[in-house]
Order: sequence, then C-alpha cells, then structure tokens
Amino acid sequence: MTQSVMGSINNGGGAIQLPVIDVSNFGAEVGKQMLDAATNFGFLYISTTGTGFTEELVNRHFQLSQKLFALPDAEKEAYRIDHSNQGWVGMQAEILDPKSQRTGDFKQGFNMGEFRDGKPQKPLPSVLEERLEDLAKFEAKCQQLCGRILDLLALGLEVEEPGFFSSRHTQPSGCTVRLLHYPAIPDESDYQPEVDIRAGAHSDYGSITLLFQRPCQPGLEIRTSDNTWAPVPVIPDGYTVSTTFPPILVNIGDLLSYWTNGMLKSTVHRVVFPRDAKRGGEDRYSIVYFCHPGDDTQLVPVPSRLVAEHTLDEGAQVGHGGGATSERAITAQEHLLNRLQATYEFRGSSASGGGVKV
Ligand SMILES: O=C(O)CCC(=O)C(=O)O
Ligand SMILES: [Fe+2]
Repeated sequence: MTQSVMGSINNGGGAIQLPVIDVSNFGAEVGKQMLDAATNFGFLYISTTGTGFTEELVNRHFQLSQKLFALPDAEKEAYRIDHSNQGWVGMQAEILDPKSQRTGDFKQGFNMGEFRDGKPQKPLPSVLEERLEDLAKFEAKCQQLCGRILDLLALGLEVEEPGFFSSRHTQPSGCTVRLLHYPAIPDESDYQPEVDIRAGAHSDYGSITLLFQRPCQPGLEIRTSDNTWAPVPVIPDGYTVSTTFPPILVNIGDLLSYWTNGMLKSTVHRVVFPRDAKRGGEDRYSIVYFCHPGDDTQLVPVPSRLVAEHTLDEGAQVGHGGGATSERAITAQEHLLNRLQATYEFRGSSASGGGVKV
C-alpha cells in the first residue's frame, strides 16, 4: 500500500505534504514514486511497514538516548568528538550555518561511526556499551533500509546496473548513527526566538539520511525551491499506520546529488523551536542515520539515460556547490573531509573541542 503519493508544497510557508512510500512493494512503480519524491522535494516518508523496524526497537533507542544525554556533561566529556567525527558534541558546540548564526545550535549530539562485525570503532559510554546488541541491530536495519531505498532509486533512474548505488556502500565509510537532544530553553537563557535555532540550515553530506522522530516533537523545516521554509509534520495528514510510531523521514544527501548531476536534490533543512511555544517549547529528541558509500567511491555520474538527459537549471548548484560532472570526480571521503574541514576552519584553534557534522 502506498499512501498519498502525490505530495505538494504550500508556498505560503505552510506545512509541506510529502509522499509516503511503502518499501515492502519492491518494483518499478515504487521506484518511480521514490524518484519523483527525490527529484521534486529531496524528502519523503517511508511507512514503517516492511522496514524491519519495530516500535519497540525505536522506543528503546530513544530511551537510551534520553539516558545518555541526562548524564552529567563531565561524564560525556570523556567521549568528546574528535577528528574521527565520532563521540559527543556538547550544547551549542556545533554551528551548522556559521554564516547566519550568532550562537551554536541549541542541541547536543552523540555520533557513533559504522559498526564492523557488530562492533563500534570507538569506546562508548557504559549506558550505550551495555546495549551494544541493540545498537548493532538498529544500525544494521538502517543499512538494510538504505540499501533498499538506493535500489529503488536506481530502478526509478533506470540505471544500467541495478545495484549501482547499494553495491558501492562498502566499508570503511562515513556511515554514522547520531543521537540528538534539543532541550527546552530555560527561562534565564539569552535565547532570541527570532534568530536562534536548534539546528542551522544545512544539507547532509552522505548519500541518504534516515530521520526517526517522536510524535508531538516537531521542528524540522525544509527550504523550498522558492526560498521559503516549510515545516515538515512528524506524522503527515492521512497517515493511518500508527499515531505513536511515526514514519521514517528520508532525505537525499550531497552525494546522490553529485551522482545524478543534481537531478536528485540534496535539500537544505533546519530545526526550529516550536513557533507557538512561550519560550523554547518542549525537549525534542531525534535519531539520524547518515548513510555513506565506501570512502574510495568516485562520484561520477551514474550510467542512466535519465541522468544523461538531465540538464541543470541556470545557476543551480549540485550537492553542496560545485559538481562532480563539471570537475575532477572527487571521492566520498574527500567530500566528507572537505565539509568537515569547513567546520574546523570556522572553529579555528578550538577545532578539537568543536562539534562537527556528517
Ligand atoms: O533532528 C532533526 O530533526 C534533524 C537533524 C539534522 O538535520 C541533522 O543532524 O543533519
Ligand atoms: Fe540534516
């Protein structure tokens, strides 16, 4: 079953109605629906049916995240993020949109890099270490779902090699599970609702991103083609699968944009405080999976008639500016390092203490 596959943008700054896709139906028709959503919006929902995720597994992850972020900062400090891009990012340590923000993002995060044979690559705080099996299971399911989405996109794009994208998602890679906590703003803070933000405007650096959200904790907005911000509801209108287990939000990252010469959109998004809240509103928790191809993957255009026929609009950018088709093809790792480097440069000498972003 596929729900409300049409999708539409309300350009008056109203909520955006994105398509909901059920990936349990694998085939050309779903591939085309996925491609349409990725081309028009760069964002879509995946119904939890047929994803392999259960409400219990996702709930346990959010409980774990709450437990982790409730620890005193001094304890999390021992796991502070470093150049491996793994570990804890403290409150306001990351600035996703340095050009526009006056202070850091009102959030804290914890990045876990890819698991190899069920094992993380860096030591984890004991609250996480105690639940390694669950963490590995969650990460593996994220990978599987991303593989299916990538295969459907390849089908939609009529790529000559059907597993083109998924087969390039090898290890080592920049794949990351990121736990996020956006606290409510305490009354005594100097936060200014007109300028301060939970996560500044950015596009994601990988191939695709999965976002798990909690009912009643909205805040994500995407930038539409006419430069307005459209809120994305956690549970879209007409979604009948569950009121307690939201669909998984998927967005296209920079690498798929390069791979398709901008045909798929790596859409800019941000997280804002609830507009109707008196101050900072309630806490928000989210879990993000950033999917990346193997480090050595060259970002050359995929062999697809549709991509070859695609021409960029005047002045349009591919990925995060530039474009693999117009310059020397860069690798997935080079792209990731470039984007992390930009953050380090901004932080200058405090780089080792700053938060970075996949
Ligand atoms: O927390 C969210 O809803 C989105 C976070 C996000 O866009 C990111 O971390 O890249
Ligand atoms: Fe993002």
